[in-house]
Amino acid sequence: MKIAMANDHSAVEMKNEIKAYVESKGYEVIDFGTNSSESCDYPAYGEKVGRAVASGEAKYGIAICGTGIGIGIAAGKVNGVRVCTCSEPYSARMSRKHNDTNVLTFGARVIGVEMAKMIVDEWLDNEYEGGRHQRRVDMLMEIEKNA
Ligand SMILES: O=C(CO)[C@H](O)[C@H](O)COP(=O)(O)O
Repeated sequence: MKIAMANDHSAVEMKNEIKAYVESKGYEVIDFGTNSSESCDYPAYGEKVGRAVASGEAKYGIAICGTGIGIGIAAGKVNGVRVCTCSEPYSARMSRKHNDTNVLTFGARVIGVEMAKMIVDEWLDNEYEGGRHQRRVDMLMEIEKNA
């Protein structure tokens, strides 16, 4: 299964650690950069991840900036993307089970690598439950259609 990853300048080291971790779990990572610590603009990187997921090039996306917020807003602007920005594992887990999120973001200036790995584990290792949640996810996607 393919996972799209991207980050801004604040998160190169974190991206490399998490990329290696995700690969060690058996996923193939499509790395959209940046791989430079030179200042860059997170919307471009969030958009790359969002488009890769929406097009089916990747099943899921993981995007990292300083807070995880800006890059998450950017990814979520792409139709079909449901983003969770997490600083702890419980929300990551529930976002898969209830919200069928397909892009995870977090902040390299907010959490450490070990917490990020725990978040990634909960997010990747849990399945969407469907059932009553499908009606709500459908409602989310209707908002997008009418935006
Ligand atoms: O967290 C972010 C967006 O939500 C960015 O990583 C942050 O705004 C970049 O800041 P700076 O240019 O000062 O390094």
